[in-house]
Amino acid sequence: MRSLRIATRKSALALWQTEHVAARLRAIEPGLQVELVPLSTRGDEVLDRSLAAIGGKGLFLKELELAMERGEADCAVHSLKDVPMELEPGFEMPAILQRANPFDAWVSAEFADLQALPAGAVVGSSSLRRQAQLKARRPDVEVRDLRGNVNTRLAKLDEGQYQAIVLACAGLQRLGMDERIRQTLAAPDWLPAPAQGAIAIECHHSAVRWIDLLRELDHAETRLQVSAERAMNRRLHGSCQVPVAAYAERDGERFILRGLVGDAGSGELVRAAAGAVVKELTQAEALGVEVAEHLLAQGGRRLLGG
Ligand SMILES: NCc1[nH]cc(CCC(=O)O)c1CC(=O)O
Repeated sequence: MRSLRIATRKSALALWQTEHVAARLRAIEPGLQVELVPLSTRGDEVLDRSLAAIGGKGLFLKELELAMERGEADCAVHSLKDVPMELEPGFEMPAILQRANPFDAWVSAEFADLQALPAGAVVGSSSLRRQAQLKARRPDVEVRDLRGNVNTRLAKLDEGQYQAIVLACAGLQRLGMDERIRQTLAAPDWLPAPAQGAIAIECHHSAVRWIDLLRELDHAETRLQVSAERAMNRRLHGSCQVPVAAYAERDGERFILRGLVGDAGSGELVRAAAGAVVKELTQAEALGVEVAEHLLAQGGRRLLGG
């Protein structure tokens, strides 16, 4: 009987995602032992500043990667949207699981949607991407930072510090809090983070004896979708400093990829979209680069500070 050690963050959502991966793996390999290695990352510990202000790539990954390098864990489970466009040398992503709901959720006890808010109302989100899309629609509402895990953010909403908050549908659904979703902020109007709703497994090249098992959880269609979105983000030099959103949708043999670059302060949004036949990874990535080029040409370059 072999035993797999999975590095994970300690939030309720991260633990749910890791338990989910563990259950899927046990179903493939009966008798597999799974041990969780819960770790705290810089992104979890520094809560008084926005992620953009902390800066740096892989704020939610580093400690997990160090544990894998030291041989203390065999793989790690991440929300793919938190994973930098380029993995650290020596690491790979053997599996991207089937995507859950990729969209954002409007969460509010009092107000059914963004339009129903009175002027001056306070909406909570620390995501520049969400801030920009909120400001674009309602320049008269105040968008205030809101860090912390899903439960912390909901508690701050319930205390009345905010009239509404925006969270990922996938996180709420995984934690059994579907009923909190007052409205789904769906494409094409409102775009999510590249790869939102997809769970990824990362491992070090030295974990050869686990690779075949981990690869079994890969979902080819999801990998195509998120590869288009991430290729767009990569071409824009996607960091956490500038709001970027993307969503790839299948239409028969084709993908439609929609993307936007924004400014969180002013609410200015630059949008672009393109379609192409996508059957393999290189086609998905080419589509991502094409939409990025459109965004750059149409004003995105200025917003990205170039
Ligand atoms: N930023 C943290 C984070 N990373 C992934 C999710 C949601 C789950 C997912 O996208 O798979 C969340 C919570 C949120 O944005 O509300």
